[in-house]
Amino acid sequence: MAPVSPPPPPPAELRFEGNPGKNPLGEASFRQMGSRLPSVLARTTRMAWETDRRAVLLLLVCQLLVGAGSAVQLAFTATAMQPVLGNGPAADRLRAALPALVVIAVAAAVTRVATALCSYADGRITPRLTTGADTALVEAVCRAEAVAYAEPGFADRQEAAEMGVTRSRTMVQDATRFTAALVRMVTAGGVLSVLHPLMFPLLVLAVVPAGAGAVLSARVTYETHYANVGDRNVRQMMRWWSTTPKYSDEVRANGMTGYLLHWYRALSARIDRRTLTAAPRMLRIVLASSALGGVFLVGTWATLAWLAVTGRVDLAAAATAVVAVQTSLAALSQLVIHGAAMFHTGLYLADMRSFLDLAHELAPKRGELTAPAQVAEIRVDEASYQYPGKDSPAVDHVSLTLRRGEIVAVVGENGSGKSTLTRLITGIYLADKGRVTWDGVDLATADPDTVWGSTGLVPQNFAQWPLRARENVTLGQPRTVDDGPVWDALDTVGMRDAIEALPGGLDTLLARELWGGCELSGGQWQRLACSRALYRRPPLLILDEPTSQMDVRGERDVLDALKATAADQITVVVTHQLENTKVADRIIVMRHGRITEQGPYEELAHGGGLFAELLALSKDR
Ligand SMILES: Nc1ncnc2c1ncn2[C@@H]1O[C@H](COP(=O)(O)OP(=O)(O)OP(=O)(O)O)[C@@H](O)[C@H]1O
Repeated sequence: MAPVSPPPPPPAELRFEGNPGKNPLGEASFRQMGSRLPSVLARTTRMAWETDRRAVLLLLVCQLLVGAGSAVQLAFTATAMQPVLGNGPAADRLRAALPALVVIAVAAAVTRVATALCSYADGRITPRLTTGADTALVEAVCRAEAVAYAEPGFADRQEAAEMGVTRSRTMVQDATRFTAALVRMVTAGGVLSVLHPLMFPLLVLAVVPAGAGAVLSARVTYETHYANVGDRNVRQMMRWWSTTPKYSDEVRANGMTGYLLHWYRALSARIDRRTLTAAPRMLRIVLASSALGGVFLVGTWATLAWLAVTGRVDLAAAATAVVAVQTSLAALSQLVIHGAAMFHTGLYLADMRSFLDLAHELAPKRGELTAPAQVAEIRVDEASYQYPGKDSPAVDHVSLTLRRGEIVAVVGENGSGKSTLTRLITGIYLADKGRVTWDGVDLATADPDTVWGSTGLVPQNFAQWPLRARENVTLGQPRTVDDGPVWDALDTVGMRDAIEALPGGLDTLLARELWGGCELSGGQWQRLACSRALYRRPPLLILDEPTSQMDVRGERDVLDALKATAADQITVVVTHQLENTKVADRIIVMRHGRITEQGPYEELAHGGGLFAELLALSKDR
């Protein structure tokens, strides 16, 4: 019998360590939490105001109308009750009450219309407010320094901020309902207090436990969310990696499906376990608050009965009090429900705000200088770069000069710092020590957009954009009137035939996952990525392993294209295919982040150094 292998270990447990490593609620007092409401209300109003001022004004006017309508209804209920509960024939009593009843009906109609208009105003504000929050988040991430991705906790805090965007869908509604309930409660409470000063405090006591319960429940929910952020982030990532068609071959043919599903289930189980642990706490909170609220409510009704029986309030006032108690009770519970929701939303909005602040801090602040549009010389002076959390630099005191018209090849073993060096030369990362200058302009002081306006990069992990073939060449560049330049770029990498063979030519959607989409082969995608960089005609062209997936013809096409355009640009090619370095004027050899040799191919091939050793290894296969 085949031995039963033990199940693979579950994924490592991750904890969200954002917000200085502590749950901000862990130490917040109940009062501090309650005091958040005005600031959440103010923030909601500000965000809504920035979105649609007219809708906000409409909302405010309608809120006041709702409040006034409720007050009028209650006041005239008291007026109508006097004749209705008085003596005489029923018809006479009703006739006497009629004017008050008409006023009540009109006030009710106004309240309904105002409520409908409130929903309409909310409908105008919310979609744009949510889109605004969502776009701000995407923009903040896109604009942050690339190094942000290597910052510990950045992705987790981004995930937490996403929740803020989700919650922004209900924030205006919650705020509207909260304030409407507040207005209704104040008016009903006012009427009750007029009837007897004891009534309103008793009513408040009946609802306060429910309010405390709702806030405590929100706190537990948020704590659970907080504990789950790290795992949810990993689960979301794993979901994409496991289900995307891009990796489906690898997943299946390497027998990973079972393991990935095990991982997915283990992560989900861990998230559920935390969520379920919270359930009994929630139950206890709800039961305790309901019991306490119930006791106070019985007290309220008993007091009202006692006031009526002992003649301290007359029957009409007692009847109005019944209506006012019902109205206040409904308003108070609405106040509690929506107050708790706002408080809850406030927590997620605070996460969103703090992430946006972090992303803003990590946005490039390099200076206003304009990088030269046609850079002729790039100097790297004693530049070093160390990734966050690493204990040795990836690039270590490197000095180098690149000149227009020159093709420079960068070679070296895996992890020797080649790609990191290209990131320093293009200004994606700034050197920790030393500097990189373009025609004398230090990249640390130049506006990065002006730098990246002059670069073309084919990274090792190039994107396969789920867009049309045309956009896969032109993305990031202004559109030309005709497709001539697009075809020129495709010709240089030998992709014309492959694109013409697609059902829609340049219009073909290159996303097999989507309806009508087509897929290219790995090498064809790589050729397309090269054509994208060449199409830009950049003064600095960097290709990181540009031909690793190409057939020999594709490789030849790309090398020829490099030679043909070399005179007008600085060209840097990172490669492990040492024979390809013959195209270069100069080869730079890197080891442990340093340049150990440089020179032309023939010199290095016979120099007895690392290059000669690697070349010999490549020939001895
Ligand atoms: N985003 C990153 N975060 C942290 N460390 C990184 C990151 N990228 C690279 N490194 C580390 O920096 C060092 C140099 O990596 P780099 O990618 O520059 O090497 P390379 O020479 O291009 O390697 P390869 O030939 O495998 O492409 C490696 O030790 C690597 O682990």
